[in-house]
Order: sequence, then structure tokens, then C-alpha cells
Amino acid sequence: MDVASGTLKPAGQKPAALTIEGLSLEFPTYAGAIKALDDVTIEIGTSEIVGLVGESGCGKSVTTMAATRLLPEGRYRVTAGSIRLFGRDPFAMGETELQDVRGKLVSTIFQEPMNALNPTIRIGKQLVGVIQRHEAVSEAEAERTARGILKDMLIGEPERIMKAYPFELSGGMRQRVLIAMAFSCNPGLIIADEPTTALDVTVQAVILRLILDRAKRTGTSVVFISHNIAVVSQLCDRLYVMYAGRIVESGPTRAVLEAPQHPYTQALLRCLPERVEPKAELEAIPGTVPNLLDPPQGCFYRPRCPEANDQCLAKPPSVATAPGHLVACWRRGAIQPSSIMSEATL
Ligand SMILES: Nc1ncnc2c1ncn2[C@@H]1O[C@H](COP(=O)(O)OP(=O)(O)OP(=O)(O)O)[C@@H](O)[C@H]1O
Repeated sequence: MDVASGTLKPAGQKPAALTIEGLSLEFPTYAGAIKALDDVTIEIGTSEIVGLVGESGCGKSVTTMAATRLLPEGRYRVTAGSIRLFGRDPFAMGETELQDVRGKLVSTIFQEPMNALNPTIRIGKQLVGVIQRHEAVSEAEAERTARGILKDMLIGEPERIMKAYPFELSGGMRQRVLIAMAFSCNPGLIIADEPTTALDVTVQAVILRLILDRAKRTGTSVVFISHNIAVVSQLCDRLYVMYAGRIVESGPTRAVLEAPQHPYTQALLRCLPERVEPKAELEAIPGTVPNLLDPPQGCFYRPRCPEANDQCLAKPPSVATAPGHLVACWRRGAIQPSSIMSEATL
């Protein structure tokens, strides 16, 4: 099954970059199990640019970290579902295979580049090290590749940057270096986990564009993770909207923006600062996100949802409302979606 579109794929087609089907995952704690993911289904096709959006703590990072086995081993339990990275099960991989996959097939760009760079080693040496770890090339060749990718990241003086230590660079420059590192082994999939949240707004757009442009040129799939639906909408072919560990809506970006069906997606769009008049008060979604130790019965958005009724005491199934557009809501269509988009200024 092609999970994204609900259609059958022709036999022999290349496996998707990432397929997650019905994944449920929890963190056991003394206070009980934190149910971080519940029945999450996601598919990222080859060369596809996909956004994963939702409020802080909804499970965006846990989803992709589970897929790349970056969650702390022994501290979580997968209670249902499956993951395939380029057709392979990451949970069936040994440490060597896993190291090979991370870097060669999948690279993650995190929010804080300082944590990902070694502060005591010059940038050039780190970049060359990454390239040589994954490709049998000479040091001179790896240096040439490193310089080329840095130039691609609009770094005017790659020589100077290669000689620098991480602390000598601005936050934006460090993030460009990390992006260069992520692309340096031509991975099939890049996971960009809030890569610009720590940067100035002016730098953010440039960095996101750099990732997108390079990915498009190289045919790399990208998952952009963000709490800002406006930001990812400008970059992605498809969107997944997450709430309290569940995917509540997914579909082609245009369809989700122009006809959002889930009251949570509609609320996210209403709360965009971009559509608020200058000096007007910003709207917020009333209520708070549920406690994942003890989530509410049925639809997790029910306690905050203005449309909820007794039917919402049962878990809503994911239903296709248009080709590739899936919504998990009993009350889908209860609000006229067009009224939201006509107000929004995306
Ligand atoms: N190692 C862990 N141990 C216990 N709970 C965890 C662990 N990692 C994540 N969680 C919990 O899992 C839930 C999902 O977290 P996650 O980091 O995926 O959210 P997120 O949507 O990426 O949020 P943010 O936008 O703030 O990064 C949260 O309730 C979080 O507290």
C-alpha cells in the first residue's frame, strides 16, 4: 500500500525513503508510560519534500529519531507498527549497518549546530572526516568535495571557513556548515529538525532555501520539522499535521492549506501571526496539550475542540477526503474550511 495516497503501488517500484506504518511508541517512567506516538503513519517518497508540523511536544522529533534509531536505547518501547528506511528495518540493523545508513542514506540537521560540531577540531577536518567515513576517497579529493559543498551553501570563502574552529563562526554560518556536512555524502533523505529555530529571522529563510535548493538539485528527500505551518508550507510538497502523538491530517500542501479539514489544522492556520493586523492581539488555541501520561479518551483534541461531540469519545479513523488528503476527525467538514484560507495571508 502507498500509505500517503491510499493507492496500491506498481510492483517493482523503488522503496520510499521512509515508511512508518501504525507506529506507537512510549517512554516508561516512574510516573507511568509517556505515550509519545500513537498509530503514526507517514510516507516520504523518493525526492519528496515533506513537512511535519505541530505544537511543541507533539512527537515530531520522536517520530524521526525512532526512524533513525537515535532515541536512547533501552529508554523507550515500540508497542506497535513498523518502520522502513529505504525498504530496510532500522530495528533489524546492527550497529555497523546503522552507522552506515546514518550519513550515507539519511542525515539529520538539528536545531543547535554547536552540539553537532566538535568544538576542538577545525571545520575542514570535520567535513573531510565525514566524507572519508562514507566514501573511499583521498584526503585531497575529500577536501575538494568539502570546498564545493561549502560554496554551494553560499559560503564565499570556503578556505577560511575550513580553517576555522566552530566557535569562530556565527550561528548561521555554523548551520550552513552542518547542512554542508549533511549533504556531503549525498544521502537519499535529510531530516531537518527545526534547523533554523535558533537563528535570526532574516537568516532563517536563506538557510531553509539552501536546504531546499540543494535537495531539489540532488533528488534528496527532505522532512522539514517545524511548529510553524506557514514556514513548512512554503517549502513542502506534502504536510503531516501532528497532535499529541497522532497524525491528525495529511495531504498535498495546497489541499491542507486551502481546505483544512481537521479543527486543529484550522486552529493552527488561524493562529498564524502573518494573518494578524499590526498591533492586534495574537490568537492562541484555547486550552493546553494533553498529558501524554494520561491522554483523553477518543480524539486527543476533543477537550480543546469547539466542534467536539459524543462521537469524539471514540478514536477517529484516518479517512481520505480527497486523493492523498487524510483526516482523522469525526467532525471533519463541520467548519467551512474556505473561510479560514480566505482570511489567511500565506
Ligand atoms: N527520552 C525521553 N524520555 C521521556 N520522554 C520523552 C523523551 N523524548 C521525548 N519525550 C517525550 O515525548 C513527547 C514528544 O517529544 P518530541 O521531542 O518528539 O516533541 P516535538 O514535537 O519534537 O517537540 P519540540 O517542537 O518541542 O521539539 C514529549 O512529551 C516528550 O516529553
